[in-house]
Amino acid sequence: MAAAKNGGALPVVDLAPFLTTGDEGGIARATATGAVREACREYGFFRVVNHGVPAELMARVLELSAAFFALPDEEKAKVRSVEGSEAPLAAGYARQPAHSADKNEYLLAFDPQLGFNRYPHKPTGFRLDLKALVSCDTIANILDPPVGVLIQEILNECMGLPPGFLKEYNGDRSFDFMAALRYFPATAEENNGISEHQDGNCITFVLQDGVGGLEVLKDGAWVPADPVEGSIVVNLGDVIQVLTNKMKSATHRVVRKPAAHRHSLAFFFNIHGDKWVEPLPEYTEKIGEAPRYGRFLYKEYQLLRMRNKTHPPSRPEDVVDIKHYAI
Ligand SMILES: O=C(O)CCC(=O)C(=O)O
Ligand SMILES: [Fe+2]
Repeated sequence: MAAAKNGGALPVVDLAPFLTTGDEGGIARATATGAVREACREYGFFRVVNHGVPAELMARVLELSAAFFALPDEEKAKVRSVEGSEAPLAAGYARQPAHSADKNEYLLAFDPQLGFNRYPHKPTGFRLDLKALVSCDTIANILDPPVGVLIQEILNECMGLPPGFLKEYNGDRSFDFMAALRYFPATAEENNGISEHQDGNCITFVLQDGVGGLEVLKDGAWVPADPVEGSIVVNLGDVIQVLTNKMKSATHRVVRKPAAHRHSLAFFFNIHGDKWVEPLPEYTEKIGEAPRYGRFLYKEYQLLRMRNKTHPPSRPEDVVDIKHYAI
């Protein structure tokens, strides 16, 4: 299904000025950076176009992902996580679901060196094209050109951080991962695809097909992140919210549409589990602001989030999110 052209309210930022060399693009780059800053302040979400990832490659991987999910369950079960391995940093994702759930199903892809998942061999090309989309040795480092790293640099500037700070802080790509998702059509009784949540990681990049259903909460209203041809959706995660003491890790959800399966690929820029996360001095003592969060070890937070899935609390207010560390 073709993606919408106009795209609705959520900002669409043109990254073309960043892909040209030379000084002539300086003003355009500053304008695009300003648009990202505004989008982060307003929504914690935006979409980028002209990011350099070939549109045909994105479309092909989404099609192959759809073909993968259309395979019989026995075939899909072959790529289930390796028994006994754990992926404690999966930003709240539980182990591979045993079977098609009624809302969605997903395939997680980690760095093969972590030994967590097996890569699909079917359909032909899916494995290779995934590797073309992500770098061969890590997962979320969308490459050639490395749009993930570029967006991280733009965010670094928007946040007023010293040049290269995030690159250094978030320099270890080995805990990044990707989730390929398929959502089932809504039924008359139920349309929840993914309940409202915030991403626990640093930055998330989403490729989606033309069906739609991803929504962002802003001032109490849900704003659709409508599909825009060739675009990548970018959202800030909890790590950025804590580091900056103010930027928004936006609440979002997926609402299933009637009569259509939806496919998306979410790439999670994740920090190393042994990293400490806390509001940076630039946003606290240096400007006379009190920190809003206490210091925590990233892997501890991820384990707590994982428990939300493995041992769901009976009361919704007991679900662990970043408020757990609020001061
Ligand atoms: O499928 C999508 O568009 C978004 C998925 C999502 O929010 C997540 O995996 O955290
Ligand atoms: Fe999410």
